[in-house]
Amino acid sequence: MYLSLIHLAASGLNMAKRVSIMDSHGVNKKPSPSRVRVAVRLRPYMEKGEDKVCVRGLDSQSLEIVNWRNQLETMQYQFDAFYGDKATQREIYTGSVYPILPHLLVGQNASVFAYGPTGAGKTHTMLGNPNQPGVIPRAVRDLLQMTRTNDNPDEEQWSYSITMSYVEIYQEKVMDLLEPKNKDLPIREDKDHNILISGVTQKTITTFSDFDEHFIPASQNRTVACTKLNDRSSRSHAVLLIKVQKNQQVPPFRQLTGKLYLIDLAGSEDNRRTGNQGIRLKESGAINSSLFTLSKVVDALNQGLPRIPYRDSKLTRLLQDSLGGSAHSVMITNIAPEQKYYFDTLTALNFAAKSKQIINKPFSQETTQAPVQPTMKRPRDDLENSAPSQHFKKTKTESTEESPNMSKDTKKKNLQLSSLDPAVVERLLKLDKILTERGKMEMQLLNTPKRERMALLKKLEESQLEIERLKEKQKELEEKSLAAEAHFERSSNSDFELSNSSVSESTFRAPLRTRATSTAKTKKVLRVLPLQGEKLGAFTAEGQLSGTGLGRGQKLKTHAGRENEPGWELNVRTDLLQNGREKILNLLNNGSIKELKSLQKIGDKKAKLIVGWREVNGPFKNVSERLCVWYCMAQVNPE
Ligand SMILES: Nc1ncnc2c1ncn2[C@@H]1O[C@H](COP(=O)(O)OP(=O)(O)OP(=O)(O)O)[C@@H](O)[C@H]1O
Repeated sequence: MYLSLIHLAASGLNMAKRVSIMDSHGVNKKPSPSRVRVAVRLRPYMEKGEDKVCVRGLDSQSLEIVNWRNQLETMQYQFDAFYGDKATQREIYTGSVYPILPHLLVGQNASVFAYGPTGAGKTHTMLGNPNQPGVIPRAVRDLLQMTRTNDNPDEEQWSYSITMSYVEIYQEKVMDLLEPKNKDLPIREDKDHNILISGVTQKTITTFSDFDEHFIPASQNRTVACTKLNDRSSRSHAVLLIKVQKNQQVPPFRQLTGKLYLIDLAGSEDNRRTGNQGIRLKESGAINSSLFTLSKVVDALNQGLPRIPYRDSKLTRLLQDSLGGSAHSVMITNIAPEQKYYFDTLTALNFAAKSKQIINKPFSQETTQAPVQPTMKRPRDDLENSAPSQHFKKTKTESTEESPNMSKDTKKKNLQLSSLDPAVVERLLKLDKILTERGKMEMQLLNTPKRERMALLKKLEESQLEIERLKEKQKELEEKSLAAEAHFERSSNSDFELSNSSVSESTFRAPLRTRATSTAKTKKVLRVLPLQGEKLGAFTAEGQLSGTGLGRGQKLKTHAGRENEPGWELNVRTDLLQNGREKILNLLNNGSIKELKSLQKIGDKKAKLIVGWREVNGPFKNVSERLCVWYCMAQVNPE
């Protein structure tokens, strides 16, 4: 026996209280947070030879294990429940699993998964044997029972249907066990962020013998093999999905769908002890790697990281709902008492301790199946579902996860839709697309986990502040520009009028300070020509300027080198002006910050201001003549 110099395991210290999630009717009506509940089950001692016991229970919630660093100490762990080696299958089921079943009847999801090292009793707990049935047969039996008894008069308006699917994740492939097809089924997320297995077989069950009929042969399809540590070791993670659908028989024809995942995970394996080789070693690699990802997911959830690596393995993708998602989850950690399992047991206990800190947020899956006008509710879905291949493929008791049996109402709606004028249908589809897109955006935010939602809201707030700031700045600049403009008008009586530009003129004021008086009687014409096809640096007989080396701030000079005098008029060709105008507009409306900065006098700040301005006020509509001239000049005078 241990000398009880007790060392409380750090991870076990955070002992959470049991939180009741039930209302007086035994179901949770509000979407309240629900912690993942963790139970630990100790298998009976089974070693034939002599081996020490390294772990023992203390009470109904705690246990202790020898501290390998100091044999005189033990480490204590506390969980929601601890079941010792004498605990019966019934005790485990009634204590930890039965309480979550009522949630399924109100459209919420639940999951139970057995975790632990190989040979520690996971399959025994989940499946059991005919004499000691485990969690799976008991839960199915009770669910069938619950959906049959209608003690509550309100329940008379409801009908239930239960379907089952059964898959295994073998070497990172999701395989259908009910109808093995040797095909990896894809895991998808629907618009409500429910995880589903696309194309998986669903069988309707109304009695327990229906269940048996499908489940027993399917279980034989599961991959098991003999290893040094277990004669029938599971080489895959097995996932049984029971879907409970509750349909209201009177208006508003509500439909609640709850899913129960019952998962028997493959055990973590230390291959130095299993002696696995060849295919067993490969299987073991896949099992350990997905369990490692599971551990990373739990760590990420506990640290509140923005990215949870659910997608790094099929197992974690499937458990996304159960860990940090919308399900009421129970994890049963199976451990073995023998010393040879010591490090596996310790790892499992530490994983269990950190898992109990995970908070899920269950909510009800509810839709309304009211037989209203067909066009109002998601016509695209209805149309897609009405594809003949989907209508006629399914037998009465078969369907797949993505195309459950349709109600009569839905079929009626589809018929009515398909008889509509194609143009009307097309318009409806467009409308639906817009609504779906809008819905998606809203749903994205609503369904984003709290942490990410907060980050998104913060970003949104920051963007709004930035926009406000930009607006202010723009206003300020406009005022300054107006003042400068008035001053400029007064002092220079410029010919280059700003043409109702939405852009602050000062932002783009050209370096051009050429003065051309409109009062000159005989005007000499100074023309700016397009860059292409013109000889640079030459004046024509008319005094055209075609790409001279006129730099910023330089005054225009005639070919005689005299300063441009009053009496000269800058006459810009209209096609060139138009061209310049279009180019500037295009630059203003589509140019990146870098491109905008390539304009003269536009620095980083102004470029950002322009981008901000167009984001707030939409595209610029026109640009000033002055700006065009300046642009044309800048083109012929690259610095
Ligand atoms: N509580 C228990 N009472 C009696 N026998 C048990 C108990 N738990 C496990 N066993 C027996 O221990 C052996 C190993 O159990 P089981 O196959 O359930 O382990 P496992 O954790 O599922 O292993 P693996 O991960 O390799 O599939 C089986 O023979 C099983 O019957």
